[in-house]
Amino acid sequence: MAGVERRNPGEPEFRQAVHEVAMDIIPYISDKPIYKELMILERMTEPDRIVTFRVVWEDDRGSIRVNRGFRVQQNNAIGPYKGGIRFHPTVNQSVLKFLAFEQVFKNSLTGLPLGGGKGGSDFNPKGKSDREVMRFCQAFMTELSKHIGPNTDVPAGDIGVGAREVGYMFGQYKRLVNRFEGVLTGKALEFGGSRIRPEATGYGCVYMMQAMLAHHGESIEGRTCLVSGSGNVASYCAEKLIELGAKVVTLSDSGGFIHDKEGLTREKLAWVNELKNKRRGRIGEYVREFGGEYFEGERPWGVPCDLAFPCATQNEIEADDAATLLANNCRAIAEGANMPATPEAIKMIQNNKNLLHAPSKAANAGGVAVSGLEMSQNSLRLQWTREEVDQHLHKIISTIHDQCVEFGTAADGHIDYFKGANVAGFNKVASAMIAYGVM
Ligand SMILES: NC(=O)C1=CN([C@@H]2O[C@H](COP(=O)(O)OP(=O)(O)OC[C@H]3O[C@@H](n4cnc5c(N)ncnc54)[C@H](O)[C@@H]3O)[C@@H](O)[C@H]2O)C=CC1
Ligand SMILES: O=C(O)CCC(=O)C(=O)O
Repeated sequence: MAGVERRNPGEPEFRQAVHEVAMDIIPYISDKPIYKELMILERMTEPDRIVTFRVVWEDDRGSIRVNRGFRVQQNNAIGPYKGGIRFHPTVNQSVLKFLAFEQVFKNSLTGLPLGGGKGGSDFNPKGKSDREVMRFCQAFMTELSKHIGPNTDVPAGDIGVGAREVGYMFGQYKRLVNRFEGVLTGKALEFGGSRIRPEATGYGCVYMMQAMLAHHGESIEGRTCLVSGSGNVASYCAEKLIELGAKVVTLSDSGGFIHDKEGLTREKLAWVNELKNKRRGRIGEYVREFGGEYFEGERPWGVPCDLAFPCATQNEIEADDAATLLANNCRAIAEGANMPATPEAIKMIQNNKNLLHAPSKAANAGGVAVSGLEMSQNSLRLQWTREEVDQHLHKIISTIHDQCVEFGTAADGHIDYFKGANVAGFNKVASAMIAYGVM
């Protein structure tokens, strides 16, 4: 860790992500000298390369705007770099390095041949017109296209990048290279997308919760659930929970959260999706339409619940939130967002063995897994049915759950899902790196 801290000054999110993994991997490799001799973990913390570039575009008033673009190509030991693109004003190198590092372990857990990467820009889509977003995406892809390809690096969506942005970026890539190829995932069905990809991260997170509860003889039905966020992951997580008979009582955005004691319904959720994806409004508007309460500037973790699904952003569960969830007897957390809990919150939760906690690497791997299936379908020039893709997704998440149990079960029977996911994700990448020799 001292080396990682020295080499990565001013990158708190990246150091946090590495520390969380190192805490599990260092004891695991202590009796396996080959990993230490070949410096496998140290090599995994250093990205293969980071590309940064200028993105220049014109706004609707004709003014020139300048943003910074990034692609972190972290590790391609087991497949082409794979991971989303984030457009948000908080994007910087530390955030993207943490996301790319996590992605390597997550992608390994899926069992598919996918390396890890992540990219994005400090561009803020909020308040921008559709044409401005299009011009930005085209300018971003003009540079990014030099560094990606269907067998090199295959980006997808993340915060601020959904179907609309993927469409604009894919169109620009196709125009630049004059080839129709599976260089992005999360594409619309009409031009090579996979069924269930939009739903996959949220659904997968619920399947992980289902697997965790089933392993302990419990189920989701009738449980009260907190969901944070109101974007892609949150909305499909809520949809699947409602379908399985749970009661979802919260959603949030960066402005605050809504609490609907009656529970969300499919109709209310459809209204939220229209609000977020078409009108691009704020979640607070929900209470004017459906009642309930809006808590400005707050997060939902104080509402009593059985199950919690952080699906907004990193470090959204802090130590005091964890204490509240524990005090309210929350039974389980499945992380839809990447690294949503701070180290202090994780420690507090892990000290209490009654709260099951699935880390993002495992719980949100459904998104990238179906992206991997989208790549397979593109190579085959085929599109599978909803049922086929959903079956694969179920199987992949259940295998991830089993790997967490295999590598995370302690002598007293307690399952540390963080340790299980870290060790299982590490093993496959490490074996490939050993096979390649020193490079
Ligand atoms: N889209 C995907 O397939 C995957 C996404 N993720 C992760 O899931 C999380 C959510 O991503 P998406 O739903 O795709 O993005 P999105 O852009 O569709 O939605 C993001 C949501 O988070 C909220 N949010 C953003 N910053 C916030 C803040 N500071 N405080 C409270 N709320 C905030 C936004 O208001 C929005 O509701 C991120 O951590 C992302 O990395 C993880 C795996 C795959
Ligand atoms: O589908 C993908 O390639 C990326 C998904 C992603 O960004 C993530 O898992 O955090």
